[in-house]
Amino acid sequence: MLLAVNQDWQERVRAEVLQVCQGRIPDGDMLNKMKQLTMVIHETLRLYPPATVVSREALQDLKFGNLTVPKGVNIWINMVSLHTDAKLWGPDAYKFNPDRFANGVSGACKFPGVYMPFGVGTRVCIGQNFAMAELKIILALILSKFSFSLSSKYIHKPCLTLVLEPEYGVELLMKKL
Ligand code: HEM
Repeated sequence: MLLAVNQDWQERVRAEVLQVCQGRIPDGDMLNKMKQLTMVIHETLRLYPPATVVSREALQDLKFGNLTVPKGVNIWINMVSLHTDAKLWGPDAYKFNPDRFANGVSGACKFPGVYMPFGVGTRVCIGQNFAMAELKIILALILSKFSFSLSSKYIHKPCLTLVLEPEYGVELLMKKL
């Protein structure tokens, strides 16, 4: 959806994919070279993290500044708020701007630890590298064969079920290149 709306980025990532892959199916080396595509995926997972919260149980009484968290309490960390806080990301926090990730997560955010689409710490998502590889392969294959724009039927309504998803789907107008 974001690439359909942001045609400049669609063209930028397509140019990278065509240059890196030269018509071949992407392999591991090629995926590592796709910097623009990685930036787009990071920015998408920032704005629309599929898992919107991570939770942790306090195994002992804790103190964060003035806040006391008793043992046994479940702490829900709201990822969407952390990912869109203008104090951390700048005034364009709600804008789709993959360039913010040009120097990685540490270049994009004042406190890089708050960017956590795959969670954080010892229970971080075990499938994150696999998920990133899948996303890059799927997007690279689509971008190399099609251009696409958003259908006028699209209604923007991100909706939280088990994961964050578009309530009415995302209808795209695809054009073979
Ligand atoms: C874009 C795709 C994905 C997102 C956004 C995502 C996100 C997450 C998040 C936020 C957590 C919780 C981490 C935490 O509490 O710190 C998690 C855990 C987990 N994910 Fe993913 N995930 C994705 C794809 C996958 C895939 C493809 C697999 C398996 C092939 C996978 C397997 C797991 C497992 C097993 C855990 C539990 C890890 C643990 O508790 O030790 N995930 N994921």
